[in-house]
Amino acid sequence: MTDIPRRGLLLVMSSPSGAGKTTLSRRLLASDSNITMSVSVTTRAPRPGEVDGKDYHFISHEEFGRLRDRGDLLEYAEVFGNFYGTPKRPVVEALQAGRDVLFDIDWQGTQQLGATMEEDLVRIFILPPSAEELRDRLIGRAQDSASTVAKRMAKAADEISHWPEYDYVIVNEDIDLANAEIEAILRAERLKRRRRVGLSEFVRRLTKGL
Ligand SMILES: Nc1nc2c(ncn2[C@@H]2O[C@H](COP(=O)(O)OP(=O)(O)O)[C@@H](O)[C@H]2O)c(=O)[nH]1
Ligand SMILES: Nc1ncnc2c1ncn2[C@@H]1O[C@H](COP(=O)(O)OP(=O)(O)O)[C@@H](O)[C@H]1O
Repeated sequence: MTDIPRRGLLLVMSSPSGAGKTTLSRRLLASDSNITMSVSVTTRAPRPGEVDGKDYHFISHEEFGRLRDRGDLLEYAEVFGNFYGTPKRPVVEALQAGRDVLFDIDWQGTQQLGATMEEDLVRIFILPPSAEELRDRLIGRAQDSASTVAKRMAKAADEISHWPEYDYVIVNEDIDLANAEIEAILRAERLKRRRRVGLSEFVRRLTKGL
């Protein structure tokens, strides 16, 4: 098969809490071997079942401050009173290896990535089908207290207001359909001419034989 070298891309998924981005990220990672998850650092406490180093790197406020001040974070933000940030090195290494990187970050982090890496960025915003369904999913996840769920619902409208800053918007009603739509976006974005750095060489060799 003809394999034309291309640059890696940065795929961001943002949504109000509970809309399904963790579920959709896991599906994409399971079905696509060329994309790597960016594992964020956070000062929030682990939820039941969350694994340190896999879901997040759970760190103290002091450690977070050190990473930020050393310039080791590509972007960072405060969300729901906790700090979250993207370690720079794994992203740079993945891109250099021609791999794509998936980010589960909020609109603040997406804006920061856009300021420095716009060319390589693909932004997807995930919406729930309705407010009732969002509430049901947050409660159904059964990992947060009632007051945390209320806090996340109260922030949802604020988060959703950033949808026009994204390249694609997906309504996550049927999980299989939403997943297929994300896979379609990724396939098409990988084929964008500007990412396919090997095209000039390919066309040069092709036309030489004509
Ligand atoms: N800017 C930024 N946001 C992040 C990062 N990691 C997670 N977030 C966002 O922080 C918010 C809260 O995440 P989390 O506590 O895991 O809750 P959940 O998204 O509801 O499961 C979500 O909007 C995430 O997308 C990060 O490294 N940077
Ligand atoms: N399309 C869907 N239909 C029904 N439930 C869903 C769907 N997508 C996600 N969920 C469920 O909703 C809850 C919140 O999803 P999650 O992926 O944790 O959201 P987020 O990461 O955006 O906070 C989880 O219990 C998940 O299993």
